[in-house]
Amino acid sequence: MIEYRNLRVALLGGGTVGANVVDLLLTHGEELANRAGAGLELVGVAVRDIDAERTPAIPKHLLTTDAEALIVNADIVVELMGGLEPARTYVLQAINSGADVITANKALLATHGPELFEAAEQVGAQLYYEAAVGGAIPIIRPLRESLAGDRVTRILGIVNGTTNYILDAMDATGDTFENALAEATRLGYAEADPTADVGGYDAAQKAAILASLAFHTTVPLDAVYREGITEITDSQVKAARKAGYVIKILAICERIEIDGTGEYGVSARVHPALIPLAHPLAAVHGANNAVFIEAEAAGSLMFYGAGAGGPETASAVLGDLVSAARRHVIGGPGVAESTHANLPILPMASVLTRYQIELTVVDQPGVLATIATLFSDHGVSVEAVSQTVRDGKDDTQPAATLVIVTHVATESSLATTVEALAANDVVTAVVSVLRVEGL
Ligand SMILES: NC(=O)C1=CN([C@@H]2O[C@H](COP(=O)(O)OP(=O)(O)OC[C@H]3O[C@@H](n4cnc5c(N)ncnc54)[C@H](OP(=O)(O)O)[C@@H]3O)[C@@H](O)[C@H]2O)C=CC1
Ligand SMILES: N[C@@H](CC=O)C(=O)O
Ligand code: NA
Repeated sequence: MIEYRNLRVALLGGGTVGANVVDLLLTHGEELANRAGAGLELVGVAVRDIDAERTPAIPKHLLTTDAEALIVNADIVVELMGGLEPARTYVLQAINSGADVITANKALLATHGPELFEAAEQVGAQLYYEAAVGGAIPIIRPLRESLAGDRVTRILGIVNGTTNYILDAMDATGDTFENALAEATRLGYAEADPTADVGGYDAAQKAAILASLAFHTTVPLDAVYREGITEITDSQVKAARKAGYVIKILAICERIEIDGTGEYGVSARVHPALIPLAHPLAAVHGANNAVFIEAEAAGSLMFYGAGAGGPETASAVLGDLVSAARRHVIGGPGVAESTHANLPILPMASVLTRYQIELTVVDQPGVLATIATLFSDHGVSVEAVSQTVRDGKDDTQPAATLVIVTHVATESSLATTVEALAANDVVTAVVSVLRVEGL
């Protein structure tokens, strides 16, 4: 057996991900040392409650509630606590003590990324975060390294396992939103507060990270437009399938030319959308994630796999751990985050996409013409209309239902169209408005 120098690894957090990192690190220690060229000695695991039950179990002698004592003696600090504080303070302490840091904490990176990257650059440390987006899927490293020579133009991704699990269960088995969420939580996919998942906050954090990395700029979290899935109903999911679509919550990041000026801006948004059943994203089931990247020279690339879960996410953390250890062996400063492009953030109102609008209307001659005129008056072109008329037997049903799919239009023209529809006498209700992606 080769004798390696040992690197001291401190782990902050021994929950769903942390406990699996410990398990893999202790089980595969020798193999990892051979790959890294250095031994990875786990010096301790900081938790809140030393007596809590953990799966897989963590040897008791490794557990401590004193995170700071672990940090000061570590070469590499792995932050798997989640949340903003004390995670931010601990990560800064680790960086300032000269340690490299690995984190899976997208909330921390999307909120305090620039401060942390700056601190790392100052001392020549490196911050690794492959697990923060797409769980086990290699996506950070491909963007940072493999695509560093290209220009990424668009990212379209399913980046939250919990919400994909819920929408998929509602579609495939007719499960309720509540049951599916409870199961996703039991399986360890959901955040400590699942509002972060179902409200689209987790996906927005990942969109901010992806857009910043892909477009070499800084996209603050509050610049990401966000809608969650809490308003999506069983009947919308059923109606979508009947019409040849599936509903997915997507993170969409785009580099867009501003009004033909040759200048570019960035847009990042998260919202539920209809995806045609034939689209590859429609086939992403369970807690899996998929990220499509379009780049000028590379064309379209797709990254697919487990987006959440303890062992899966631990795989990405351990990959970072081996990279960090190799860097220690080689020496030299870390690579600074590339944010030089400094692109303006474009408002949601200027975003272009297609829409599906469901309306109930009175059943009288000329209604279709009135509706078509309302669309064209607001600069929105209609691609397809389907109409269902009440069969006359059930008075509780609306007189007629129209489902309209538009061509590409701006968010602002769509919003004024919907306002005009709602105010018109022939429309009895605007039942739903969903964006359509992937056509
Ligand atoms: N779960 C997943 O599938 C994925 C999670 N992530 C990210 O990984 C990180 C960890 O997630 P996960 O493992 O699910 O979270 P858990 O809630 O399961 O685990 C958090 C761990 O951190 C410890 N902890 C929390 N606060 C403190 C504190 N103040 N001091 C000391 N220890 C503390 C907890 O201690 P105790 O056990 O005693 O309560 C627990 O061991 C998060 O940033 C999450 O967003 C990323 C990708 C996937
Ligand atoms: N809660 C997140 C965990 C991974 O980032 C998810 O469901 O995707
Ligand atoms: Na990843």
